[in-house]
Amino acid sequence: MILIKDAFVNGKRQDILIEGNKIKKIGEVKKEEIENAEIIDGKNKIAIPGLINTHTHIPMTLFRGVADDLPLMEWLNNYIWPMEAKLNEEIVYWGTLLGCIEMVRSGTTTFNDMYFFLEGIAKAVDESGMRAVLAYGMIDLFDEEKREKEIKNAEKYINYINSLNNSRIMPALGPHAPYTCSKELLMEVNSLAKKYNVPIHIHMNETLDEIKMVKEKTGMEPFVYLNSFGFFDGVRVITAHCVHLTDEEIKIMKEKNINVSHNPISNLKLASGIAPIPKLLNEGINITLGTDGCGSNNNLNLFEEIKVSAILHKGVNLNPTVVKAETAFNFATKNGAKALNIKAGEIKEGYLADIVLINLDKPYLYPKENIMSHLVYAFNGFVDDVIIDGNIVMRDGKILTVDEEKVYEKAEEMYEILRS
Ligand SMILES: O=c1[nH]cnc2c1ncn2[C@@H]1O[C@H](CO)[C@@H](O)[C@H]1O
Ligand SMILES: [Zn+2]
Repeated sequence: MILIKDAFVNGKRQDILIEGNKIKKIGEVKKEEIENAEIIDGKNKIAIPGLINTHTHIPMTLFRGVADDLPLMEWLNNYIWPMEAKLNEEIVYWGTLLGCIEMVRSGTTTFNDMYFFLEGIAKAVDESGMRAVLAYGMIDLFDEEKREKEIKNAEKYINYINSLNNSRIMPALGPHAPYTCSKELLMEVNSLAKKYNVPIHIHMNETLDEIKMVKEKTGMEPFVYLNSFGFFDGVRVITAHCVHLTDEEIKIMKEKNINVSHNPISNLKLASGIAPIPKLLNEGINITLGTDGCGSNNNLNLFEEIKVSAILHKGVNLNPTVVKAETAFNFATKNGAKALNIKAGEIKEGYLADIVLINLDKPYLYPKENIMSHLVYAFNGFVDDVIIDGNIVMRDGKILTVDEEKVYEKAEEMYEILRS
């Protein structure tokens, strides 16, 4: 049991009692209700639900800063893909641990990932104590032999993740995008998603170039094309980016209950564009937030996405009322939980105990009122305590699950292999 005593939670001072991996009670907890509970003094702290990052390529922490100021296709073809050819389970393991440390330190408790070498990723996630949905990133480049290999791999990894029997680590399918995956592969992904009851995580409509490629090949916009062969039917889908969309595509997204992972910083940095978030919100489409990988962000601090998503659309629409503070905060919490189908993203009785505490004694959090506003517009993301699945992962700024110094040392060593 863990008791967070007297924290500022859901608008007032209350206790939070955690039993097992769930929130047992919120309110006043009496002495008789706790046996041997570990007590965290929350007096000067606020408690928020752990943030949920819905689009990452977590081992890409090791690609931070290696290829800046480039457009997507050049970035992928000339820099990222050649370096990724050198990856192995060990490199990916250390890169993932580095990413987990960064996410925990900035208040993220769950991430939705798409990458390769999932055994290394899963091992690191398990050790770090984080919660993650892991998809094997499939790319067949319209080649039949590659397609068969990718499908085999995807199935192998779903079975592998399931065999871990760890409720914090869930499998998904990650076809990279309609410009790198054949129709046959995408159709197979839809059937596998139904067969294994796992979600699909895919890049959609990130750049004008890629949309042009899809249109030249198929005569249709990407969402229209995928919808034409039932890709969205009977499955839960999280689409990353969704920057350039036609009205017809938005209609499909609404009809098919698509979950959008909005990645404003990656989209700005790669000069991909700005997603029409207010328009999607008006249609009632579920908007969540993602950082994307550290090759295009270049960090995993989701508080930056919260702030950028709250201010960017005001500026673009010349309207300060689109994406209000709480709306942006919900993108990173409640909405993310909905997209990933986990009982988290809110501090509520019966919900998963994924809780972040922030010490209010920080210059940028004074005066101590209007906390929601501070979290969105003033905070820099350095949190103090992190509880995931009922376990204390960070306490007073110290990570308890991994040896940080060792990870930093290894990250440098792995980077040397990648750049050589
Ligand atoms: O923003 C992006 N758009 C397209 N591909 C990306 C982006 N960021 C990373 N990757 C690439 O996606 C694959 C994982 O399945 C990796 O090759 C990764 O480099
Ligand atoms: Zn991506």
